[in-house]
Amino acid sequence: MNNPALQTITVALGQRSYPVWIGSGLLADHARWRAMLRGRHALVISNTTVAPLYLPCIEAGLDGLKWSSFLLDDGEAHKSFANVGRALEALGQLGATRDACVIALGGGVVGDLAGFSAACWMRGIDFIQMPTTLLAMVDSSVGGKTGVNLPVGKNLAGAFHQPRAVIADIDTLATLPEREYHAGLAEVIKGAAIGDEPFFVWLEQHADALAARDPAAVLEAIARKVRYKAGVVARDETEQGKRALLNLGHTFGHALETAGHYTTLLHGEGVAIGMRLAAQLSERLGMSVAADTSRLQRLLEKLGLPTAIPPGMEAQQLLALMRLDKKNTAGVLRLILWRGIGRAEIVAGVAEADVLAVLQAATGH
Ligand SMILES: NC(=O)c1ccc[n+]([C@@H]2O[C@H](COP(=O)([O-])OP(=O)(O)OC[C@H]3O[C@@H](n4cnc5c(N)ncnc54)[C@H](O)[C@@H]3O)[C@@H](O)[C@H]2O)c1
Ligand SMILES: O=C(O)C(=O)C[C@@H](O)[C@H](O)[C@H](O)COP(=O)(O)O
Ligand SMILES: [Zn+2]
Repeated sequence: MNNPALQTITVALGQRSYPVWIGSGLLADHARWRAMLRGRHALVISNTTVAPLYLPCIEAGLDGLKWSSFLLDDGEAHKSFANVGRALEALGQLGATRDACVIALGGGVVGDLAGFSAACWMRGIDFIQMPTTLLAMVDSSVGGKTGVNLPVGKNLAGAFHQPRAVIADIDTLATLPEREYHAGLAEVIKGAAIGDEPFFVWLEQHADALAARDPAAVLEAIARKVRYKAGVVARDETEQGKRALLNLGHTFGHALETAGHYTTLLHGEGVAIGMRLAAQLSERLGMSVAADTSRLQRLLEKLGLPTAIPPGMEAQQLLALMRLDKKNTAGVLRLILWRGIGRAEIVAGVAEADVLAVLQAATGH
């Protein structure tokens, strides 16, 4: 299919390299993604909101295969171990062999759970990401972090398992609710805040266009963020080092999501608040200046994101949740802080008293 606006970005991982295709009409471009399927079985994992909208677009592409679908109920609370069990049951019912493929059609919840299910089935089968939220297009579909939440913490069970391809059909964003769109922008801003100041300036300059969902601006923002993330992942696939920078705002953000039982805040909203807290902590530690915190806060708020901790959450409770973050080692908090826009750093041994002081100032207790 001729697709003039199509962007192709490669995640370069040697023999496991894969394309991220970003453009219009890609779900219906069956020949493109069907070529990535090696065997005769496919399980489409989606949810009860997305499947009625977009499963019909891909069904004809599955003709000739033995396939079925497994639909999650909608929401972060369903990114659970129990649902991985159900997905594996569905693969069993299908009779999926090692050459089977899981297709993740949906947002990050579907993508993370589907990828983890693919990693588990027969110790690892192929999967393809078909992200349908902005957040999934710019972040969760790329890089191979898969997994589920546990009641004690976010993403605590999972595996690194790279997809065979990412098919980001931007037409699906037409039905995405406004709040979800903004949540996706948080992960775009994050990429720029970590390591790409020119992109941050571009976001400031195009904030109105992005808020209005101008198609050219949205496409450019997606492509720039994916290119940035693909580069980081290619250099450090399993987060032995600098990939951890992609976690800016997440130690705080994941604690906020968990404290809200995965229903109060969207992931992107937790990340937005978390980035502001990380900036404030950086300031407190003398690493950065207030002007950069304000600049970040202004951009987040202009793009419809919260920057304050919701009422009812307590500093001590949040700190306790932060102790279970995967970046920590025994008794040592490791956070992603920054020296200003585009200059994030991994900082080990942050004193709990400093983290608590920032949380107390933000929660009021
Ligand atoms: N693996 C990674 O690297 C990575 C990166 C970032 C986030 N994540 C994870 O991703 C998850 C968040 O993903 P998300 O923000 O996409 O949330 P989500 O998957 O819950 O989707 C958001 C909402 O949008 C709906 N939706 C999806 N596509 C739609 C469409 N086109 N039209 C209408 N409605 C649509 C969904 O049903 C849901 O209600 C979190 O679990 C987070 O931890 C993972
Ligand atoms: O890809 C990464 O690496 C990231 O950290 C991206 C994050 O946006 C994402 O939310 C990821 O799932 C968080 O990873 P975790 O290791 O903190 O669970
Ligand atoms: Zn994230």
